[in-house]
Amino acid sequence: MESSLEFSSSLGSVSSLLSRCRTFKVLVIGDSGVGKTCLTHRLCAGDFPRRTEATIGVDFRERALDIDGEKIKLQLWDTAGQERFRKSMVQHYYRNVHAVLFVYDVTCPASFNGLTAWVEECRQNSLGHEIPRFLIGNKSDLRDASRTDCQVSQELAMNLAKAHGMVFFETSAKNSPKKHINGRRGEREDLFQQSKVEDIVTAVGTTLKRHKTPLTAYSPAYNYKGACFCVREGCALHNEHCTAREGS
Ligand SMILES: Nc1nc2c(ncn2[C@@H]2O[C@H](COP(=O)(O)OP(=O)(O)OP(=O)(O)O)[C@@H](O)[C@H]2O)c(=O)[nH]1
Repeated sequence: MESSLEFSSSLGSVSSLLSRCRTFKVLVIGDSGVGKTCLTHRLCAGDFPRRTEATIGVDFRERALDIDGEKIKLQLWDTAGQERFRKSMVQHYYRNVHAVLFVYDVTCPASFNGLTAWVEECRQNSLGHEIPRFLIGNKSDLRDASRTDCQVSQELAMNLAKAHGMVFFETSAKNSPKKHINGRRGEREDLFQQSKVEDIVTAVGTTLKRHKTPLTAYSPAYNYKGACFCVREGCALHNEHCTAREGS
């Protein structure tokens, strides 16, 4: 994989954004293999990575947005789905979180069932209900109308989203979704809701724009040029380049 930290190239210089942007930390969680890395890559860099490896700990990617004339920045934390690659870091993931993306694979019911554990992890880490939550069914390009038995229905997903106050999307990190017809000729035809990855970015950005207490570019948690962990209270990211550390 390329560098963990990727900026959307079309959205202006990073330095000018750092001086003016409100920055929001968005946690991306879900079982291993559901496509968190591909999705965050697509959200931030705009393309689907040809090859990925299991995330170890966390990878960071950023996406700058202009929402109704205000520049904001989403800092996506692509966390490891495998327990063995995340256990010592979980508390860092949840510190100062502004939004959570729960990801599952629409062709893998086990990953949908696994969401219960992810919701529980949020609860254990004191994530309040005021934190916006988004439920994302990924890999919609692999949906097969003739194999509904081994896929997660949208109805099921919507029920879960409703129960947990989440905004639901179904998408594909790989291909732009096409309208998908469920049902044979002559039967009632239901259109799957399928969203472009870009719609998700906009929804998250628009929701967070209303957030009252964002971290700013100058706060210790986001004043960095690289990424590693810091045990300092209130600091989510830290490394030898971090100016907060230099001053401490
Ligand atoms: N067809 C299809 N494949 C996808 C999609 N998203 C991801 N994949 C594939 O799914 C596999 C796993 O993707 P990752 O993004 O590495 O999964 P992950 O959730 O980050 O996995 P961990 O890092 O182990 O937690 C890869 O082979 C991807 O190419 C998608 O939307 N459509």
